[in-house]
Amino acid sequence: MAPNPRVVAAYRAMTVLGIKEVQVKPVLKQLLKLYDKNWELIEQENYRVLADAIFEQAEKELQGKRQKNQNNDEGEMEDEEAQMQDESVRPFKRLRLRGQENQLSIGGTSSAASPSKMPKVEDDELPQQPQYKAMSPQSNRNAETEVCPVPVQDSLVDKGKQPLSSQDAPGGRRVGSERASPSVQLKEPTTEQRIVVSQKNQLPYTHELIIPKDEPIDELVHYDAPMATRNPELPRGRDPPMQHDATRKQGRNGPLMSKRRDVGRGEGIRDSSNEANHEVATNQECSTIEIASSKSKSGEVTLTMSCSSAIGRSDFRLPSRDQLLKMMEDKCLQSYNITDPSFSIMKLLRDLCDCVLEFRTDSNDDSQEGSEMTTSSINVLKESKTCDALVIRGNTEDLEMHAGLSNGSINVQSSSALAASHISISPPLTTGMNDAVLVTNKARSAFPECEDGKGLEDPMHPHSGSLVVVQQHQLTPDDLRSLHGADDLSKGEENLRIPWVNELTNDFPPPFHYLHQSIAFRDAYVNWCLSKIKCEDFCSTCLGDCLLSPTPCVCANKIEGGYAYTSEGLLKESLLEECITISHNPQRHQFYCKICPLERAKNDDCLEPCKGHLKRKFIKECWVKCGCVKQCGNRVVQRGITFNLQVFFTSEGKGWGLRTLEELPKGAFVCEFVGEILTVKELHERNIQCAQNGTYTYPVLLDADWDSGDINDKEALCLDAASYGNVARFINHRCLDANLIEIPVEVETSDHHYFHLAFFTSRKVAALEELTWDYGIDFDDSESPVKPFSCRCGSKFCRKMERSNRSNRSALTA
Ligand SMILES: C[S@@+](CC[C@H](N)C(=O)[O-])C[C@H]1O[C@@H](n2cnc3c(N)ncnc32)[C@H](O)[C@@H]1O
Repeated sequence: MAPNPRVVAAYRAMTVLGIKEVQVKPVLKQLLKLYDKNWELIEQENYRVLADAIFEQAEKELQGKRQKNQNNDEGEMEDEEAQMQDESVRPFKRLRLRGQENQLSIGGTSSAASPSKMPKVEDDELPQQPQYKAMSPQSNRNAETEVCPVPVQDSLVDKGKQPLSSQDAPGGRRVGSERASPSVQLKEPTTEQRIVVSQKNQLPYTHELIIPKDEPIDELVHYDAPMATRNPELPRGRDPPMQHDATRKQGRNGPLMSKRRDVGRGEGIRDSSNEANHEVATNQECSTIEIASSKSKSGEVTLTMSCSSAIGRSDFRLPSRDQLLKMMEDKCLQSYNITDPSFSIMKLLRDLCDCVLEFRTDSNDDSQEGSEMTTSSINVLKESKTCDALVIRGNTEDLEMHAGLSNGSINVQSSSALAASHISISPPLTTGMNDAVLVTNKARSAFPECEDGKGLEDPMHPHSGSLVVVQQHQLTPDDLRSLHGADDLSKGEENLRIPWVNELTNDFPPPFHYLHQSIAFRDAYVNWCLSKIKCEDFCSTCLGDCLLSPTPCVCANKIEGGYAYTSEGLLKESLLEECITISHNPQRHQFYCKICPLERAKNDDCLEPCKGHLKRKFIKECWVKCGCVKQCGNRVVQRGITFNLQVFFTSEGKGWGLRTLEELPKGAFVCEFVGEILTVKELHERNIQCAQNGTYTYPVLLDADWDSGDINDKEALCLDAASYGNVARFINHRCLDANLIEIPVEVETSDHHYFHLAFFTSRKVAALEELTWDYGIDFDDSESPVKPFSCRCGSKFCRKMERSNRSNRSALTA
């Protein structure tokens, strides 16, 4: 019996987190039983329930072991052993970022399913070997990174407004081992990795599990500090308007002091463990959660929330940051009619900060001018009585935001010193928390009015460094580059660095998750595990380089004309020309489905006839199961990008584009179109959702073999690179005479349902020339999900005004 793909997917998700199948299986069984086989509940939020349950289980087992050790009184040796085991489960514990501690417990004390209630799950439903959906495994790539991309730093790159100079030319090519190293780090994050995220922002997979969506601030705030409870610093020389007495009390002598560590500012920071939070929670005086913190060599930002005993409820317990964020997100999603699943409360908080910054910049309010350190306060709701406060703290007095919890008061406070300095700065303020994160020594000169000691201070000073709101132009070029991945947009996912540059505006590239290979979304059927590859689909008897063999190998024979590549690794001229001809005359190379999956996705009840798809010329490459060597000349696309490319801001009003930094010969493989693999039905649903949100997908149809019979919904596939993609998502459209052409390349399987859409040069391309591709879109198709754009390709064949009626082939939308 074929393995249940949902079980496989669950295994895969857990494997990415370093959880072994053997740990997953029993817990999954219990969950299925508990949830009455309701997979949706288990799959929610990247299998969070499952992961949590596994951790519960591991914890329980560990406790049992410890108990046993104690009972046996076997002395110190056993204690050490237990400690070691404790270490071994620690990474799992960290996964509970979203504070679901009380939600579900398998065999535990909360909503546990007792072992006696073990569900009856067929064994064959749980395969022994997880089968990954990741495409095109390359030996130098870590499987974990392939199936579950880390939200890369790119998600930090919100549009900004600060001018950026030309970025560095791309670095040299990197070898596989270099590529692999971050993955290795990520695979088994240590406690330090959880807490200290490097400038490269290589987030541990733990993060991916809990927040599988764009949460720029979340990533940013994990730069250095753990979530911690903190005694909020008080502005020197004055108390904040919302009373912090209790906080101060706690800071002086409360139980919170017990675990503080000196951070060089005369201030204590608590460890962020659950235990620590719980301890805080039981403190009924005034507790503070550090919601987010970011620290680099140049400064630190802290967002804290304080609650006092004034809440006055005996059952009150300070939630952990993750609990809080989760609650807020749920609330927003449910109560406020927010339908965007990628909604993030952290993002919202960032926007809140932006508003404050923008207000200050735009405001002509006299009270914000001058160098005197007065505090202006906006009481957003009604008066505040307690010290329950959400505090975004500037460096002592720079910026504070207090949100009253119990009496509905929100105070936004800012010091006049900072406001004045912001007003005096000519470039517009950047948006995003990213822009208000780091402070460098430069900040002193940028804020001369603070030199009197009331404003920004040396990070080593007792009052400095709690949060300094700094604009991007004050950051060092290094800071900016690492924040926005200018050195390498791919964050090490490609063989080569992919730098970006904007010589024209202050914009940063749009945020997206960089993938080096496509990943299946939900229903897409891309099951080509090794055992299923049929003999006739690979050249088992080949040795060495197939291209050197006098007769074409089995793989080459899959296509007309033998091998597709020359010994230089270029596409053969004849094949290239044939593909170009097809692309230029799509009407003559179309097939029509009997039952078109596209139409079926739109309306199953009343099927429209198929509107036609482009009949493509396929290439079949050799692969791992073949007898040939890895260097076989019939393996090109699977090796990835080999030419130096750069993402740049175009001058023609097309937004970002992709260009080559070196001359490219005709027929050279440039990159493939990578994205999420969706069924066309899923794409249709996503497009409907996007239409409601005013966003767009970046889809490419893989109209592979849809005329071959009754294609089921799971086999009619497409790619969407809007949120997850590679450099190809930056390739702009050019009518007809584009210098790239897309060719379907089969690597793993030749079943024609799934393939790699590879871009080859259709002619020689000069260094610094923009790389373009004819999207094949019909500019007049009002039904197309394509984001309408006025074509600025500059081609003399531009069909913007032609009102042509081309097929819906390869409709790339944005
Ligand atoms: C896949 S994206 C390409 C990258 C995009 N330029 C960006 O800044 O992210 C497609 C979008 O780029 C823009 N675009 C692409 N080709 C264009 C062209 N020839 N003229 C004008 N805009 C173009 C359109 O907004 C289109 O929706």
